[in-house]
Amino acid sequence: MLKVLEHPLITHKLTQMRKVETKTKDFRENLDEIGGLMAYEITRNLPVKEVTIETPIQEMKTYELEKDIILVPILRAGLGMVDGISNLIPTVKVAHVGLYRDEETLQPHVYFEKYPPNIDDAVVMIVDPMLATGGSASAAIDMVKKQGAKDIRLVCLVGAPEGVKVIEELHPDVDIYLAALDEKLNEKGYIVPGLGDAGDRIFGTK
Ligand SMILES: O=c1ccn([C@@H]2O[C@H](COP(=O)(O)O)[C@@H](O)[C@H]2O)c(=O)[nH]1
Ligand SMILES: O=P(O)(O)OP(=O)(O)O
Ligand SMILES: [Mg+2]
Repeated sequence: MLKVLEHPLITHKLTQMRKVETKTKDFRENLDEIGGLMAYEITRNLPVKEVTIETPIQEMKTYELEKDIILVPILRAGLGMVDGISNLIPTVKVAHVGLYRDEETLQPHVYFEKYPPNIDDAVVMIVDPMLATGGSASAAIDMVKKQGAKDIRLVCLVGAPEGVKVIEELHPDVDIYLAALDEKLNEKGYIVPGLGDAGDRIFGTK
């Protein structure tokens, strides 16, 4: 399932991020805020369990989140989405998957991975601002599946049709959430019109 979260606030903030003149501080702040806005929608169908509690007035039956929620940012750029999303989810745990994309072959290379326990029974949200060829996201999904993850959602800001197709073909069980679906990839594997290299813009490395 592909869901493009169209909302005027998300679109406005993404427009600020896309502008070439937007500097690191504003880029990060907008990314953080979009993460928070997207979190509301992507958590809409989280499983809940019935619990009995005492209010100051009387006992009542109500609901709490049933499962652990594990955020998996794809380093580096995915780190920019962690605070905005985790601020909204009280019990979130954070795994890390380090991947860089070879500039020539566009193939992803793994350099780090660390997971909390019980990933097999958790709702796993993989986050990366950019879904380009789909190689990085697909590798990250393979990695969490190897750890036993079953309920997996992929949350990106900007996606290319090429990347969406790859995930839909290789991982039809994974729901994809985007803030925008752009036109295409260019010859260097960058999303067009996109916003450039998200990692470099977040961390000021170019
Ligand atoms: O326009 C772009 C395209 C890609 N990135 C970075 O690359 C990976 C995703 O690329 P895949 O080809 O889908 O593996 C992503 O982690 C971004 O960090 C980018 O920043 N901008
Ligand atoms: O996917 P990359 O190579 O652009 O990695 P980073 O997010 O570290 O810029
Ligand atoms: Mg990068």
